[in-house]
Amino acid sequence: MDQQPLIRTTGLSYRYSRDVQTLSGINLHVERGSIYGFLGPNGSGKTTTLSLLLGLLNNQAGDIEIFGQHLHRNREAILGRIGSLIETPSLYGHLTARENLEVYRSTYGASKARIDEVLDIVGLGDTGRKVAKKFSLGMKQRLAIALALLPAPELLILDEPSNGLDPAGIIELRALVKKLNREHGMTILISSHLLGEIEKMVSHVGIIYKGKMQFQGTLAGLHGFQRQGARLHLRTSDNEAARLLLGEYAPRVGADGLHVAFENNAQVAAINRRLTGQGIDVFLLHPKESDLEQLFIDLTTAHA
Ligand SMILES: Nc1ncnc2c1ncn2[C@@H]1O[C@H](COP(=O)(O)OP(=O)(O)OP(=O)(O)O)[C@@H](O)[C@H]1O
Repeated sequence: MDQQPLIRTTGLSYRYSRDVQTLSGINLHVERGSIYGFLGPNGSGKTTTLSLLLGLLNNQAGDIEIFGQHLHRNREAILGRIGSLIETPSLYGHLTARENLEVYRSTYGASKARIDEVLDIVGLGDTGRKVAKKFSLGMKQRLAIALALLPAPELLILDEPSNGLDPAGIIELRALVKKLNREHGMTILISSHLLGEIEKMVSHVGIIYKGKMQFQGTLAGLHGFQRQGARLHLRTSDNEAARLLLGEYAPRVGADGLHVAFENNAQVAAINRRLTGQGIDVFLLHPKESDLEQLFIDLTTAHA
């Protein structure tokens, strides 16, 4: 069993036009057996990255290795082991789920028995004569995933599969992704612009913002990272005394008052209590958002 990541990009960069750098130095590491959530607000570069991994865009700079091989040298062999859902799936509305799969079966060299298997995996085994245009969006999405599963891929890449789904559809999708990972041993790379949509299913997270990776690691690691960079701006009746009192926070004194790093609201309250408890008046207590915090606000706020 190799220990190298299933996907490794090194310094992946991309620009659609000469003057706009869409991706800058992306180092993506996706471990075998993981469910990797690729998070970023709209326009941050997720689809561009995934398109590069799937050879849908030509690589301009940096390196892509998948299954330990260079994508540009082993393109067909690698892509044959990946299932993906990246654009709106091309389903035939007048055909049933089974007939849709039959259309694609020979392209993938899959057996007839595989059709029953994938229908069963995605929970569409009992849709019978119902045609795809009568399906809910969630069912259409699962049928599209069934298509991607036909060649029994080791790696599944899903670009914003929750988009447009209602809460029930999102829950079904989440259960399906977990099942594919746990019962079928698939590594899954799934993108989203909302942390809440994927945090219940992923083991690892990569966050991309303005074309740059901001964080990559386990979900547990993400929670510590989230508050990094948050600073509290204080003005008091005696800034020098306040600086000494708040020594453990390593405050910085400037012309406009003090600045201290903090992690949560409880610390803000504790700082305030300590100062007022020592007779120092607090005139200003202003938690300042870092860029990172704005990023997390974007990732946790649903846009219409
Ligand atoms: N074909 C294209 N030509 C020019 N610019 C593009 C093209 N496709 C995407 N872009 C731009 O590249 C940037 C990254 O887009 P990308 O689609 O990769 O982001 P994303 O994170 O997937 O966001 P979304 O969820 O909105 O698709 C955006 O500014 C987008 O406008």
